[in-house]
This record gives sequence, structure tokens and C-alpha cells, in this order.
Amino acid sequence: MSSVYDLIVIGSGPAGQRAAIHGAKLGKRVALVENREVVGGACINTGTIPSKTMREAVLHLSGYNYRSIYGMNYRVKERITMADLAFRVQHVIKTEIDVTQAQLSRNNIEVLTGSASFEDPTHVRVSNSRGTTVYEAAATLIATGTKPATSPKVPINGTTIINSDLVLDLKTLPKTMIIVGGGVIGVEYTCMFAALGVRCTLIERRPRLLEFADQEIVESLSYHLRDSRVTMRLNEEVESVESMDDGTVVANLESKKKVTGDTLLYAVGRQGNVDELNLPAIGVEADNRGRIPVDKDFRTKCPNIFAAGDVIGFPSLASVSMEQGRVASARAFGDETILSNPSYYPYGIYTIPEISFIGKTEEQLTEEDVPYEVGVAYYREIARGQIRGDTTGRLKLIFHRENHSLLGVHIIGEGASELLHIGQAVMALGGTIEYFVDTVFNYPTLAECYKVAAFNGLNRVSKLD
Ligand SMILES: Cc1cc2nc3c(=O)[nH]c(=O)nc-3n(C[C@H](O)[C@H](O)[C@H](O)COP(=O)(O)OP(=O)(O)OC[C@H]3O[C@@H](n4cnc5c(N)ncnc54)[C@H](O)[C@@H]3O)c2cc1C
Ligand SMILES: NC(=O)c1ccc[n+]([C@@H]2O[C@H](COP(=O)([O-])OP(=O)(O)OC[C@H]3O[C@@H](n4cnc5c(N)ncnc54)[C@H](O)[C@@H]3O)[C@@H](O)[C@H]2O)c1
Repeated sequence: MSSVYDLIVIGSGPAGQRAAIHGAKLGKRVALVENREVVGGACINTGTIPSKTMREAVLHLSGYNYRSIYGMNYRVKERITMADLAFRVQHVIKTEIDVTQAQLSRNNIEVLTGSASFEDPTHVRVSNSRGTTVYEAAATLIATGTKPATSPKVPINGTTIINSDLVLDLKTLPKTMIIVGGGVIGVEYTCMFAALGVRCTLIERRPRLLEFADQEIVESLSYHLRDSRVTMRLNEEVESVESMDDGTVVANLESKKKVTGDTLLYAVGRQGNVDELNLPAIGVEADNRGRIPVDKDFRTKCPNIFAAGDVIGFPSLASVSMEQGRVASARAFGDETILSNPSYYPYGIYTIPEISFIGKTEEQLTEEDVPYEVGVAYYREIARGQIRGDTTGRLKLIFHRENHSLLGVHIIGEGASELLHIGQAVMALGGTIEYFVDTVFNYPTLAECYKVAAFNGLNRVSKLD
């Protein structure tokens, strides 16, 4: 027995980092266990940061956003290689790891490298190549995240059949690509590869992509995907995948169709990292997707063990994981003052074009019999939209017909995920759409979309009343 801590955090992704730092700020002795060589979790090393940096590199090098101005053949670099993309990604990953490492060390958080497992509710074993050490902790937070879901019928080989962890290991850019899974990961990577000129086939077993997003916005994205020569196979389930002798890959669909490509990306969801934790030692059980059940305070069935981030399931976002980690850490030390309202959690989907939304969709409000109206603004009608060369973007406000309170904001277009935060603030402060009419925004900015959409919505209400 070597050390006693107030809090041991398992996993150094967004949830673990925030929990550890919050505990340290409360003056507690905190250790953070991480089984990778570096901190940052899937977020920095394989997920959010690499994919968003790759997107930025794709948009820059392909000149994609400026083709509407300079013509379809406009390129910043003629032959874009995987090495060009990986170069920028590796630089950002390294910087983010350094920033995180410095933050942890400034807060006196001890980083223990190794794989953590429970001995009992107050003892955590950490095993690495040097052996195993047992640590005592008054409270422990499980923030072990997820890994790509696998199937015995899809033999990932790292070259022609890959998952999202392996995208940047591709040596060459394929000519054709099959993407299995029309969730966020599948759709984001489809957009990137399509923007690079790769002929993509996207296969999704549900009737629509991104089933939690507003239907009109998804329809608009589907138009862009088709425009980038993406073939969408909806309502189709991939049953198995085979590598062929000529180096190509075939996806066998349940409908007996076969889809052929140079590379296949398998992105059908993720599985919680719980196998190594020895959960029976604390009386906790994960479900079949490795998700750990918690109460509203992120407490598991074992009173001094908490869980946060992707390992507890939906919505599995870096932004939300950070917040869950912070709240869980507060609760572990009896602090009830920190509250967080999931109704105001935003979504940013980094497709091309970007999608971002908050609040209810039209489908949800219809289902709930809420009388609503919409107001829409098109980027093409806004000077900044013309200047940026994005003439297809659109912002939709959804508001209550009677009291005009803002119920949802749905945006598709460049800058959507930043622009959304104006609507988020108005919603969180209980504002009405009159706020946008009565407020002067900088000119020329995309923020003007809020004003135009509010006028549009109010006009619709007055015409109908
Ligand atoms: C391709 C991709 C793109 C994404 N893009 C976005 C995005 O744009 N925006 C967004 O908000 N979210 C995005 N996400 C989701 C986001 O990355 C996750 O929500 C976030 O990383 C979850 O954080 P976490 O702290 O729960 O776990 P993670 O970031 O997964 O970190 C968990 C860490 O725990 C370690 N660990 C596991 N088991 C043990 C153990 N037994 N002992 C010690 N250490 C252990 C793991 O190795 C890992 O380093 C994306 C995810 C992927 C895969
Ligand atoms: N911008 C972001 O916020 C962002 C970006 C990437 C990932 N993420 C997070 O990562 C998590 C995992 O993303 P994901 O896209 O892997 O999972 P997902 O669960 O969101 O989507 C997987 C999709 O694959 C489909 N599918 C499953 N099996 C299939 C089969 N055999 N054939 C065809 N389709 C099949 C499912 O119907 C589903 O639509 C998400 O929960 C998301 O929150 C977030």
C-alpha cells in the first residue's frame, strides 16, 4: 500500500481531467490513472481533436469553401496525401497533450500510468510493465470512455478495413470508400473524404442519417452529400465484410446487395471501456454496450464510486463529458451547489457543411403538441455569407407561437457550432425571439441570421394570426 487519495480518477479524457481538476481546486489529494502513454483520452488522441483537425486540413488544402467563388477546380494543393493531413493532426495532438499535462501538473494532480482495476470499493490496483501497486481512495471516478464497437464479421486489418481510431494511419488516400454507419462519426468522415474527391458509399441501417437531428437539416445535409457524389444506402444493414484477393473490400448487405470499395470504415457505435475494471469487486454491472448506470449525481450503485463521460452513454460528447466530470467530482465531496441543465447542452456536428443545434426539433414539438412557429434565415441573404462564400447555409429558430420563447435553434452552414452559442444564451436566460429583433449585431457577421430569422418568424405569426 503506497498512497492514500481523496479521489482517484480512472481515465484522462475530458471527463477525467475536469473531475481531477475540480477535486484539486477543492484542496483534495487527487490521482489520475491513464493506461495510454499520454494523457488526453480518446478525445485528444484518436477522436475529437484528430477528426476536427483533419477536417480543417481538408477544407484548407482542398479549397472546398472557396469553390463557389473561384470555381469548382480551385485547390490550395493539387495532390493531397494522407501525410499532408496527418502532419497537421499530429502537431495539434502534441500541443493539446502538452497543454493538458501542464494543467494537471499545475494543479498537483499525480498522473499514474497503468491500467486501473478495483480490488474493493476503496482500493484501486494500477498495473503497468513495472508491476502492480494498490492505492487507497475515499472516492473513485470511472471515466474510462469507449472504444469502437467490433464485429467478428468485420475483420479490421488497419489497411483496407479500418475503424475511426485508424483513419489517420491510412498510408494513401483511397479512390473509393465504403462507410458503414450513418451516425456522427460515419457522416463526418464521409464528408471529409468526399471533399477530397474520394467516391464514398455510406451505408446506414436506419431510414435516415443522424436520427437525433432536425429532419429538415438532415435533408439539407443529404443534398450536400449527394452533390459531393456520395451514394447513400439507407435502410440497409451490413452483415459482413470481406477482403478480396485484388486488394479491394466487399460489404455484404442483409438485402444481398454487395458494395465494393478500396477501403471500408466501420463506424457503427462504441463500446464502454469496462472489461479491465473488475466491476464485480464493487458490485457494479455494465450493460451489453459497456455502459455503467449512474444516478443524477453520477453515483454508481456503490456509494463512493462515480462514473462520467462516454462510459455512462448518451450523449457521449467531449463537451458534456467535461461537465459530467466536474459535477461528479463536486458530488463526491458533498458539494450540491454546482448544477447543470442538460436542456441547454448544444450539439456540434462537423460535417461539411457544419451542423449545430440546441433545444427541441420540429418533430419533437409536433409529438408533444406544442404550438410553435419557425423563422428561417439563409446565409445567401446575409452579407457575411456572401463574403465567406457560403451561400447554402441556413439558420432556423423555433419558438412558441404564444409567448415567443425560444425552443430550438438549428443551423447548417460554416461556423454553425460557434454561431449557435448566441441562441444558447438566449434560451438559457429564458429569452424570447424579440431579443434578436431589438439587438444590434456587428455587421457584416453571420450573427445577423438571428435577426433575419426572428423577423421572418414574427412575420409568419402575424400573417397567420
Ligand atoms: C472520431 C470521433 C470524433 C469525435 N468528435 C467529437 C466532437 O467533435 N465533439 C464532441 O463533443 N465529442 C466528439 N467525440 C466524442 C468525444 O471524443 C468523447 O465524448 C470524449 O472523448 C469522452 O471523454 P471521456 O473522458 O469520457 O473518455 P475518453 O476521452 O475516451 O478517455 C478515456 C481514457 O481512459 C483510458 N482508460 C480506459 N480504461 C482504463 C483503465 N482501466 N485504466 C486506466 N485508463 C483507462 C482510455 O485509454 C482513455 O485514454 C468524438 C469521438 C470520436 C471517436
Ligand atoms: N461532433 C460530435 O459531437 C461527434 C463526432 C463524432 C463522434 N461523436 C460521438 O461518438 C459516438 C459514436 O459515434 P458513431 O457514429 O460511431 O455511433 P452512433 O451510434 O452515433 O452511430 C452508429 C450508426 O451506425 C448504424 N449501424 C449500426 N450497425 C450497422 C450496420 N451493421 N450496418 C449499417 N449501419 C449500422 C446505426 O444505425 C447508427 O446510425 C456518438 O455517440 C457521438 O456522440 C460525436
